[in-house]
Amino acid sequence: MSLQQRTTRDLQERLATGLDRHDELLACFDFDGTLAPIVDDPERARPLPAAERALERLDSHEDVTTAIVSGRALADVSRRVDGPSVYGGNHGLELARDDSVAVHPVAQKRSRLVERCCAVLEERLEDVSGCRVENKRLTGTVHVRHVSRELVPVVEQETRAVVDRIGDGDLECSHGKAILEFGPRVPWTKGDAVSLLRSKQARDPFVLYVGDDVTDETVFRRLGPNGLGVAVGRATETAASCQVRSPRAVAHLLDWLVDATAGRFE
Ligand SMILES: O=P(O)(O)OC[C@H]1O[C@H](O[C@H]2O[C@H](CO)[C@@H](O)[C@H](O)[C@H]2O)[C@H](O)[C@@H](O)[C@@H]1O
Repeated sequence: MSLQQRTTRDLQERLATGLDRHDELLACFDFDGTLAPIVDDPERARPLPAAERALERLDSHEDVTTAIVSGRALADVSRRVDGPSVYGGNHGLELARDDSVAVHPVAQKRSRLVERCCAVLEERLEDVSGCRVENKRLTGTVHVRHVSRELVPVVEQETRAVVDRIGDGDLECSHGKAILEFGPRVPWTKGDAVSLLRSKQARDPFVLYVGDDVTDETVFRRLGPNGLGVAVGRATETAASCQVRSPRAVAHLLDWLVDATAGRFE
């Protein structure tokens, strides 16, 4: 049996145990690199159709709540994928659930600073071939996937200088996959967003979180014994307890979950 098969079986066993012990499931997913394969152009990222279909079916179970918690802006991620009942954008700084949207109040106030940084960086980095600035209002992203290797440190230095000057301590930078991001310096992460969702469930749910990037680690670290973290990809350092190889494997996991939850919790 290959390691991958063993890992998949172990993951399914752990999930089945979690489902047996709880009356509800809160299943949360990151978007890029998890439901949608990583692509060169962020505008072209799409969820795998199989994943989207399974997500919709999973969410239709009355004791299952599904959520997407993404680094993208809420308006962006919610138009890219159908199915979940909750959407979190900007790494959880904005949350749409029960027909209302909650925005972190400090992030809201600092969005002016973020927008100013984006405008300045768009101008300053205009001549750097392959560089792109994504203005997500509450946070900003500088994409360097297509920037030549020797220019990446220059882009990073420029970004940090602009964010430090305009933010004056109220903004901070972080890294992701071939991106540099900046946003409000606030103690609020994807981990806090998922904890909030968990606390809003009627009964203490079993929590599944699947993600592939640095910010997803903030969730893995907080899941505890009544949750299961699944890292996507081959990261060697992760707080997740299970790993799957790719978004295609996530789609398979979702299919398995649809079958595993059917007829349970009743
Ligand atoms: O939390 P996520 O849903 O994973 O969002 C993280 C960032 O995803 C996007 O960038 C990443 O995906 C792009 C498309 O595959 C890829 O080109 C880029 O290199 C990746 O970093 C998105 O554009 C960012 O705003 C999100 O923060």
